[in-house]
Amino acid sequence: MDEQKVLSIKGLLDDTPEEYLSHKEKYENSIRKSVLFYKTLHSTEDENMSVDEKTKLNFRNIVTSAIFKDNSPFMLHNSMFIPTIMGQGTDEQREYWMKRAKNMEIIGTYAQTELGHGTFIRGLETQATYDPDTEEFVLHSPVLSSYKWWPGGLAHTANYCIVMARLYIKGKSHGIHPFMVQIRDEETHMPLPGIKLGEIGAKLGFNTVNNGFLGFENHRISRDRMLMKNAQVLKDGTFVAGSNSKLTYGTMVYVRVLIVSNMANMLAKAVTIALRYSAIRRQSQPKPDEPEPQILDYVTQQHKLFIAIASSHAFYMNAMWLWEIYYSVSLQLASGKLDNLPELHALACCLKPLSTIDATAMIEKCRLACGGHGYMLSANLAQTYGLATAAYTYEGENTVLLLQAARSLVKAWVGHVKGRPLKGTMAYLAGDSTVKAWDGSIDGIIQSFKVVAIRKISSVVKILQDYEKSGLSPEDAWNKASVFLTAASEAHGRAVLLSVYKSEMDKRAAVLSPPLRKVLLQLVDLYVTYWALEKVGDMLLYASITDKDVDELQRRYIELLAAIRPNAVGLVDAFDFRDEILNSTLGAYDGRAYERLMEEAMKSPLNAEPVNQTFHKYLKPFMRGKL
Ligand SMILES: CCCCCCCCCCCCCCCCCCCCC/C=C/C(=O)SCCNC(=O)CCNC(=O)[C@H](O)C(C)(C)COP(=O)(O)OP(=O)(O)OC[C@H]1O[C@@H](n2cnc3c(N)ncnc32)[C@H](O)[C@@H]1OP(=O)(O)O
Ligand SMILES: Cc1cc2nc3c(=O)[nH]c(=O)nc-3n(C[C@H](O)[C@H](O)[C@H](O)COP(=O)(O)OP(=O)(O)OC[C@H]3O[C@@H](n4cnc5c(N)ncnc54)[C@H](O)[C@@H]3O)c2cc1C
Repeated sequence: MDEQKVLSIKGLLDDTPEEYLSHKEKYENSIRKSVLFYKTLHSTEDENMSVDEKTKLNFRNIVTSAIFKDNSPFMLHNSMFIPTIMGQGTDEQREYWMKRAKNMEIIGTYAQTELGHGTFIRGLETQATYDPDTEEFVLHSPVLSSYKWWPGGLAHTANYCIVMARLYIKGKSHGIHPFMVQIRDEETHMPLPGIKLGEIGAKLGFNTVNNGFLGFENHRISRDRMLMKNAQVLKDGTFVAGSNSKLTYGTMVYVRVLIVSNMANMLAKAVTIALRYSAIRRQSQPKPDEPEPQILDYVTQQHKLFIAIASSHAFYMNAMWLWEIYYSVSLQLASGKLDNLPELHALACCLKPLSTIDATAMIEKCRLACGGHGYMLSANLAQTYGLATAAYTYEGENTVLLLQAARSLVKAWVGHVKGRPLKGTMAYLAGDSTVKAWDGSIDGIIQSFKVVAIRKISSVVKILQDYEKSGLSPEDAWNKASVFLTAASEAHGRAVLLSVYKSEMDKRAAVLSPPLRKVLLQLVDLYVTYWALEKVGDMLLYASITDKDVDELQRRYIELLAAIRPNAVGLVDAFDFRDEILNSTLGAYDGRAYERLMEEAMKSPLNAEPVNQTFHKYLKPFMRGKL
C-alpha cells in the first residue's frame, strides 16, 4: 500500500489538533477519517497476498492507523471480527459473511469480555440457549456482570458482532462458543429489540476506538448464526463437540501474534521521535569553551534510546518468525492436525507479554528522554504510550498469559525428566545447564539465557512438587509458586527473543552490504549485552559470570553505544515513518521542533484571544476583593 496515496487523501490529516476536540468530536472525527482511509486501504488488500505481504500490510495498517494518534473504531473489524469469521465459520458462513465484511457492507467487533469477566473465559455469563421448536438461540444477559464490556467499536460503530456466549441446550451448558449477532438495524443503526448498547466512557487511551457495552434481553437469533466450524448444534438440538474446545480461542492467538509486530512498530515510532529530537536538542555545557552539545551525545541518553532501536528490530524479527509458525499451524489445524497448537499458544503467551512489557517501558523512557517537551501531547509520545500499555492488558492479561506459558513449560520439564522427548522451542530444556565458565560471546550469552531458563523452570517445578508433597492441592501449590512460575516463563521468553533475533539476523546478514551488516549486528550485540547486564543477578547465579566478566560487559556496552552513535539517526530514519504518521512536533524529519511546538501551541483555542472571558467574570472581582 502506498502511504503517499493514503496521506494524499483530502481531509485525512487534521488541521485542528485532536487534543482540543471533545470526547464526542474525537470519535466523530475518527469515523470521518476511518471512512476516508478505509476506502483506500480496502482497495489494496486481497486474499492472495503472501504471508510477508499480509504481514507488511498489517504492519503498514498499524503504521498508518497511527495517523489518528489513537486507533480507529474500525480496528476490531479488521483485527478480530474478520479473523473470527475466517477461523470459526463453516465454508458457507465464511462465504456469506466474509463478502459482506470485506466490502464493509457491515462493520463488526468481537464481544467476549464482560463487566464481570475478562480473563476467565469459562466464567463468561452471557447465555445462548437453544430453542429446538424455533431453531433459534435466545441470547440473554442474566445479571449486570454478564454485560459485554470493552469491545472496540461496539458502542456506536458496529452493527454486527461476534458474541462469545455460553451455549445451553436442554438446561446443559456446552461451554463458550462464537455467535454472529446483528446488534443494530442496517438502515437506521438503531439497536435491535432486546439489545442495550452504549459507550463505556473515557480511558487512558483508545478514546476513539468506541469501546462499548452490550446487554441482551432474550434476543433471538437463528441457528445458522452460531459459527459452527469447530462445534455444531443440529436442528434437533444435538450438540456436536469440536476436536479441541480451545479452537474457539483461535482468534486470540492470532491477535497475540499481531501484537508482537505492533509493538515493534510502536517502539520504532517512539524512538524515532525521541532520537531525532535528541539530535537537535542542545543542552548544558560540560566543556566551558565549547557550545552546548546535542543531548544525543550524552551516553545516558544513548543508553535510554539505542536499546529501543534494537528492541524494535528484535520484536519485528520474532514477529515474522512467529507469523510463519502461526500460518503453518493454521494450515495443520485446517487438516485436523492439532499437535503443534500448544507450542504456538505457549510461544504467543510468552512473546506477547514480553514485547508489550518491554515496549511500554521503553516508549515511556523515550518520552522521559525528551524532557518537558516529551510531556506535550503534540509530541505524540504520551498517546503512543497509551496505545502500547493497553496491550499489556488486552488479548490476555500479561500475568495470566505468562502463567499459561508456565503451564506448558512445567509439563515439558516433567515429561523430560520422565524421559519424554522435548520438541520445538523447548528442545533446549534438555541441554546441559551447568556452566563451567562464563562465555561472553553473543552466542555464549544467549546460551547462558537458556541455562537461566532451564534452571528457573527446574527449580520452580521442585517448589511445586515440594508443596504438593507437603499436602497442598495442585491448585494451591500452583498459586503459591506463581511468582516464580511467571519468572520462569519470562526467562524462557527472553531466551526465545534473543536466540530468534540473532538467528534471524544471521540469516539476513549474508545478503546485506558489509557496512549495513556491521551496524545491524552491532544492534544485536547491544541487545544481548544490555539484557545480560539487566539480568546480571541471574547470570551470577546460574551462568558463572564473575565481577571481572561484568566489568568487561559494561565496557563492551559503553563501546557499543559509541559505535552506534554515528548511525543512530540513520537507523531511525530507516524505519521510514513519514511526518504525518509520526504526527509529532518533536520527531519531524526536518528537525524544526521548536517552530512546530510554537505552531501547535498557537492552535490552542485559548490562544484565540489575549484575555480570557474568566478575567472579567471571576478574576477581576476576585482580585478586587468583590467575590
Ligand atoms: C483506519 C481505518 C480502518 C482500517 C483499519 C486499519 C488498521 C487495522 C488493523 C491494525 C490495527 C493496529 C493494531 C493491531 C494490534 C492488535 C490489536 C487488536 C485489538 C485488540 C483489542 C482487544 C481485544 C480483546 O482483548 S478480546 C478478549 C481477549 N481475552 C483474552 O485473551 C482472555 C484471556 N483468557 C484466556 O485465554 C483463557 O481464559 C485462559 C487461557 C487464561 C484459560 O482458559 P481456560 O479455558 O480456563 O483453560 P485452562 O483450564 O486454563 O486450560 C488451559 C489449557 O488450554 C490450553 N489453551 C488455553 N488457551 C489456548 C489457546 N488459545 N489455544 C490453544 N490452547 C489453549 C492450554 O495450553 C492448556 O492446555 P493443557 O495444559 O494441555 O491443559
Ligand atoms: C484498551 C482495551 C481494549 C479492549 N478491547 C476488547 C475487545 O475489543 N473485546 C473484548 O472482548 N475485550 C476487550 N478488552 C478486554 C480485555 O480483553 C480484558 O481487559 C483482559 O482480558 C483482562 O481481563 P480483565 O479486565 O477482566 O482483568 P482481570 O482478569 O480481572 O485481571 C485483573 C488482575 O487479576 C489478575 N488475574 C486474573 N486472573 C488470574 C489468574 N488466573 N492468576 C493470576 N492472576 C490473575 C491479573 O493478572 C490482573 O492483575 C479490552 C481491554 C482494553 C484495556
